[in-house]
Order: sequence, then structure tokens, then C-alpha cells
Amino acid sequence: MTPQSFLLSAELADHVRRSTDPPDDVVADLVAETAAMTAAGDGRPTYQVAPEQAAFLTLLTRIAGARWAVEIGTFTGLSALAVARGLPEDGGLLCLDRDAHWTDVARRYWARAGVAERIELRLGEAAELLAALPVRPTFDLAFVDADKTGYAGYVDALHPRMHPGGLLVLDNTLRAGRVLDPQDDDDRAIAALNAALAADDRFDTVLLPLANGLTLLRVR
Ligand SMILES: C[S@@+](CC[C@H](N)C(=O)[O-])C[C@H]1O[C@@H](n2cnc3c(N)ncnc32)[C@H](O)[C@@H]1O
Repeated sequence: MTPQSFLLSAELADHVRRSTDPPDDVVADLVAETAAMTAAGDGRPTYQVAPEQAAFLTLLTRIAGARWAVEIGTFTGLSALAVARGLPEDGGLLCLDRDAHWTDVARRYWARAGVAERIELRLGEAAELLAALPVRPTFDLAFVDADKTGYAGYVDALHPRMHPGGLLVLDNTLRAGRVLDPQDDDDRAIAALNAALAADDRFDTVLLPLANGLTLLRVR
């Protein structure tokens, strides 16, 4: 889990969590199991979205009135669970990830939460899985949380597959502040993408300082 936003003191981070819908038992257990896995070196603790971000994703999915959604980067499934919970009964979420071991954990929790029938998981390289999707408006919401150097390509591939008015949500777009002083290829890719998106007339663009930075792109 993103331990706390780098923008907040520990006290304010606690206050944010106490002032947001609390995780239910399914989310609490998923967070605990993922923390135990990552403590043992299986994945990284920062991979999972924070609980308040999960609550925000559910709210955002509902506000957007999204019926069909896609996620790139699923890991143990918390963000997907959050989006799926915001979809109507007859909606659906397509999850793309290349790791079967982590997404097996996700499948268990989706089943426990009663949203498994709303989620389809496809395993493989995200760019290839996206390219194989029909090029027509399909999705109302997309959540991108995979390899940072891939984000620009994912945005381009998603754009023609989104309904007008649809919402793309990009995670980790502040890189813990390193967008101001990029240290590696991931930081450089996101810093360049942030600058490009601010000038991109395909979208209404806002970078929210939530968690590690969350960029919202509304398709014009
Ligand atoms: C930060 S984690 C996603 C966390 C997840 N959203 C959550 O809330 O738990 C990134 C995930 O992206 C996947 N991933 C990274 N690069 C990928 C690629 N090129 N194609 C497919 N999946 C990829 C990894 O396997 C990993 O599960």
C-alpha cells in the first residue's frame, strides 16, 4: 500500500484515513495479506493503492456513471475491487496485468467481495493486450497503474477506446515529488507526460495531489 502521501505529515495522513469511509473486512484483509507478502519480498509495499484512494476510486466510478471500465496494472486487486464496487450490476471491468501469481490473490478477494462476475482478467503485456482490443469507444473509465514508461503509450491506446466524456485516471503522477528532479527513467517519463498532458487538447486535465499524485483526464 502507498504508506501515506508524501505531501502529508503522519498525523494528517491518519486524519485523512479517519475522515474517509473505513475499509470493510474484505479490504482490510486484502491490505493485510498484501502487506505480509510484500514484507516477505513478494512485490513492493508501495504497489497497492492507499485505502483512501480505493474509496476515492469507488466514488469516482459512481460520479462518472461508468458502466464499462478498464484497468492497467492490477497486482493483488485492491484498485480493481474499488472500481468494480462503483459499477452497476450489469457493468464490467477488464483488468490487464502480466503477473498470474499476484492476480490469483486478486481473484480470491474479488470472489469474496461478490464482484468477480463483473471483472475479466487478461494476462500479458499491457501494450499488446490493449492493441488487441477493438478500436472503438468502449470504456467509460480507465485506471492506469503499471510501468511508468508505458503510460504515454497507454494513454494513446486508450483514447480511441474511450467514450466521449470518459475518464482516464493515472496513478503516481507526482513520483513522491521527483517529477521536479527526476532520478530515473520512470521519473523522467512521468515528468514529460505531465507536461505533454497539460497541453493535450484531447482531454480536460487535472493533476490531483492525492496519494502519490492522481491525474484525471476527461475525454473531450
Ligand atoms: C503498482 S502495481 C498495481 C497496483 C494495483 N493497482 C493495486 O491497487 O493493488 C503494478 C502492476 O502492473 C503490472 N505491470 C507492470 N508492467 C506491466 C506491463 N508492461 N504489462 C502488464 N502488466 C504490467 C505488474 O505486474 C503489477 O501487478
